[in-house]
Amino acid sequence: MHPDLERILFDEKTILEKVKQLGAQLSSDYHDKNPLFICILKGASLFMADLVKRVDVHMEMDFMAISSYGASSQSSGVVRILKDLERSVEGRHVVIVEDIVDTGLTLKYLRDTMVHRHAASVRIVTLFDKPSGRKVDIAPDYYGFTVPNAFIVGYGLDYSEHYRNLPFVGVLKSDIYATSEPD
Ligand SMILES: O=P(O)(O)OC[C@H]1O[C@H](OP(=O)(O)OP(=O)(O)O)[C@H](O)[C@@H]1O
Ligand code: HPA
Ligand SMILES: [Mg+2]
Repeated sequence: MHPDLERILFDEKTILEKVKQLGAQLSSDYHDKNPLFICILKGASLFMADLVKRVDVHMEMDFMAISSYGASSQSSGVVRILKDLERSVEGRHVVIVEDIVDTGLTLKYLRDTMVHRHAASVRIVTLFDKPSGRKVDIAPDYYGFTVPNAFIVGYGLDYSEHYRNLPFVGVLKSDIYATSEPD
């Protein structure tokens, strides 16, 4: 446990078991497609590292940094690319790897960007899905867990850059962000 958490939702073992299942599913779906797995930094970095070890197919990896939350627990609504991909996605079977889909704004932006860049196909795998947070109508193709309408941290997920290193995921105490954010 961590003193800034209200409760733990998923422990390390539970997370890794789910990652293994997602890896097996993706291995089966992409065995002949030489997929390009795109990690959305920074949040998805831990999930990506664990996931690709369980994806038993010929594949490539690339990285993109996107930010819309900054030092807040609420989306700014403005999605920005901080670091773009190194290679073209044209004609590639793209798998976007996310830690969480909340408002869906990041995902919509990414999917639109990949279609615009002429990827052959685009699917999204996210470890956590928070459907109650949605502002746009979009759903991941693969997800690990559905989470409640609370701000969660750990296993890559941050609040103001902290807590990414926790090996488990839990709900952040609201007084941690209530004191530093406007209403
Ligand atoms: O569905 P949404 O409401 O758009 O939220 C999901 C996105 O927000 C977080 O990224 P953030 O902007 O905090 O950057 P980070 O990954 O570097 O923490 C998270 O990692 C997702 O990419
Ligand atoms: O619940 C969350 N926690 C951390 N980062 C996030 N980005 C969107 N939702 C969340
Ligand atoms: Mg963040």
